[in-house]
Amino acid sequence: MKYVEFDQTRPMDLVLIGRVAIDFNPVDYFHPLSECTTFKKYVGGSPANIAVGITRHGKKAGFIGKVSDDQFGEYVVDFFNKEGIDTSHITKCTNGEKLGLTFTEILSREESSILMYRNCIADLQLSVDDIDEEYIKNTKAILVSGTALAQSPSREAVLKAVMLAKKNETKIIFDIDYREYNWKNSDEISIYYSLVAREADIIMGSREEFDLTEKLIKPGRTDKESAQAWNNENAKIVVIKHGKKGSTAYTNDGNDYSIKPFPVEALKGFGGGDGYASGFLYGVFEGWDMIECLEFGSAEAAMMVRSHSCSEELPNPQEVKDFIRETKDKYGEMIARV
Ligand SMILES: Nc1ncnc2c1ncn2[C@@H]1O[C@H](COP(=O)(O)OP(=O)(O)O)[C@@H](O)[C@H]1O
Ligand SMILES: O=C(O)C[C@@H](O)[C@H](O)C(=O)COP(=O)(O)O
Repeated sequence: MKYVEFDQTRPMDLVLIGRVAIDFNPVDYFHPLSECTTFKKYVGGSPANIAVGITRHGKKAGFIGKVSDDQFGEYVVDFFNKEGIDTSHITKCTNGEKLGLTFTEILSREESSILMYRNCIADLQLSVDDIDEEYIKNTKAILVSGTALAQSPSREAVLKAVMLAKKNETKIIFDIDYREYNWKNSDEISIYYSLVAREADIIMGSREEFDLTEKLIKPGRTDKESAQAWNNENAKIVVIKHGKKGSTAYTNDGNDYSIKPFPVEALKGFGGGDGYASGFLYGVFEGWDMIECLEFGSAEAAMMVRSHSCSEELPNPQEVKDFIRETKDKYGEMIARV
């Protein structure tokens, strides 16, 4: 069933807007970051990871972003080019701004965290001049990653992209993506997140991220109340994630669908959301039933929390299908179904 009607005449499937950065994940994990001496470098940044994931599912993705004018900026653009992601709208900073660096700490399979170095950050230098209406007219959907709303001029660039998407009937996907390090106060979070959420066709986030969005609207909502409120705006689909407790999709026909996480031996607690978004949105683009979209996203998320990276190990559709089949063979057909 198609919950979102995409214009199939458009050459691009998804243009993602936000940060591309670099993850440094410890090779000598299960130690405090201060004791780690060896790291593996990966392309990172939530929207960048999703761009990789959706491209590996055969979709045509483009990216609107700002990178540093140095070897790290070249590294991430080269990686995107090798993945087949369109990089024609990724531009270099001209005042020495630097690519975001994320050092991750994997203390145990249950405890991990991310330490983001984002001073003088390149991605938040995205400006309204970087937003091209023709590029937005020629994609079925844009994906806005919430952190891009944290500061100007990126904030206004994102809002321009949302306005141009509405003007040209390009669908809007809002991955709320809260990263505390970038925000001055919670009022600004609620102001800007809710501005985009009101226009979005699909909203994905954790309960905490919906609470932050709804702070100045109506705090303390239940999942169902949140979903109904956003379904009453423009959202055809609202996905609320609860980490290891699973996730639920609420559709604007009043139905809801829940999925549990796939059992897996996790290596780290991060990376699940980007895998989830990649698999879930692939199903939505394919017009699958909601529970199939959720199962695919939940499976891909599980595959990513057991992986060392959040980008390089993103799977293709067959690998996700194999993982689902192997897990169901081992635990039973209904393993993830609620
Ligand atoms: N330990 C885990 N085992 C299996 N799946 C997991 C695990 N942790 C997270 N996931 C999956 O990843 C999804 C997204 O994780 P979550 O922490 O909610 O988002 P984010 O990674 O964006 O913060 C969850 O809904 C779940 O499906
Ligand atoms: O989002 C970032 O800038 C860091 C990511 O690259 C990192 O891999 C991560 O935290 C993944 O986010 P999640 O999938 O939402 O857990």
